[in-house]
Amino acid sequence: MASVEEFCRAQKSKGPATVLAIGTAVPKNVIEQSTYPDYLFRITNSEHMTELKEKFKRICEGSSIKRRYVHMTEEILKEHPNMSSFTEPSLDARQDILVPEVPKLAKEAAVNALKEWGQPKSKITHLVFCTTSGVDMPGCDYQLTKLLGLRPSVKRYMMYQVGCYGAGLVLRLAKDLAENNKGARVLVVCSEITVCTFRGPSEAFLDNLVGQALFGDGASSVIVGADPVPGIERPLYEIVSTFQTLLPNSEEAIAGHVREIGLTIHLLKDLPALVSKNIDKNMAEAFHPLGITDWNSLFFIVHPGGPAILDQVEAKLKLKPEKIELSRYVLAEYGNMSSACVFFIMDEMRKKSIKKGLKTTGEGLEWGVVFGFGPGLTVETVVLHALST
Ligand SMILES: CC(=O)CC(=O)SCCNC(=O)CCNC(=O)[C@H](O)C(C)(C)COP(=O)(O)OP(=O)(O)OC[C@H]1O[C@@H](n2cnc3c(N)ncnc32)[C@H](O)[C@@H]1OP(=O)(O)O
Repeated sequence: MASVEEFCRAQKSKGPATVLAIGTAVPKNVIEQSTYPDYLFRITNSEHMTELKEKFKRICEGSSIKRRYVHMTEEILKEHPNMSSFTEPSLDARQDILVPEVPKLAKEAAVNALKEWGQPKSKITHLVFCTTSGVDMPGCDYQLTKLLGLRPSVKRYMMYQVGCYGAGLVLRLAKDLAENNKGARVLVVCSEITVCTFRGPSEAFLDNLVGQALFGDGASSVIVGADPVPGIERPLYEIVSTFQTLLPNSEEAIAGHVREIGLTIHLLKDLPALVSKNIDKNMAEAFHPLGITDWNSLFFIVHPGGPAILDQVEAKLKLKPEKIELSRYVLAEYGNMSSACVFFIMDEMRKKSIKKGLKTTGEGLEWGVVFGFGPGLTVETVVLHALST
């Protein structure tokens, strides 16, 4: 009879966790950033706030965002006028939309990842679901299990109210699951819909305007597993190491509070400076053990919280502009989709690497980093090793 030690050791995988497939999805409704100030102030009956509208125009112009995809439509707002207001309760109406729609958007992204993976969904052993909204019981993880027809024995993990560091968190969890459970295939999904935070402008909450200018909807999914089956599974990246850090003196920098008016978002003006202040320490902690000190020798997948955050990370780490080009691209084309952004960038990176005939999925480079930033302030750092294209 095997000892407990032998039995437990036999349950672990041999190699590192890898990303085996990526899928993304966005709602159909697109908003163009250039026309958004007119749209927002009109549909929320705020046209009289002319100075605030000018400020919002400046923020939208400075956002570097071209377009975003959102579930919210003019029809929904006409049906639920309270959603435009800062004082009227609207949580029930928001929940009625979010509870079914967050898992539905997640399903679209997951189906795309499963299609690329090409294996039967019965081989999915674990499900990790991450979202900022749609809190309910049973949760989005349960709804998605049903929508996809996953096995009832799939082991589910529900990550609610994490915010923008979510992708780093779920990669960290998926790595631990895949490496500690031989044969595990972890379906990871981040699904974000801004129906929870949408509202009209208010002089008293200027950071709300920043949120209205930046956030968009989207879902992204990856399948993570160790010891890929040769000739059947095609790994894209190895997940080498993971770190989570709380930044000092930054508790109030990002906050979200669920109230009767929905989820209110609070962003400090010096957030970009706070994020970038310690980023060299995060890099050193992750890469010095590997003997890497030249940050420009790496590929970067940085959560695009806003252009000012990307600018300051770039400046602090003295990165060449092309290093975070894809983070800027995803911000421009989709806005800040909170936890979903990182896998959109990863998807673009492997596609660009293949299109350009580069040797690896990391723009031809071997090592790279994923950064997720969010409330806390929490920084998630994930070291990736790119594989052959
Ligand atoms: C940490 C994470 O990454 C997690 C997340 O995703 S949460 C979202 C995090 N993102 C942010 O906080 C956004 C960071 N900021 C930015 O990227 C840019 O400042 C911006 C796109 C918002 C605007 O850029 P900009 O137009 O080039 O210039 P900027 O001067 O900074 O701001 C324009 C106006 O907005 C105001 N503003 C900017 N940030 C603000 C904030 N957090 N609260 C209130 N007002 C703000 C500025 O005071 C300025 O007002 P005036 O025009 O009246 O002077």
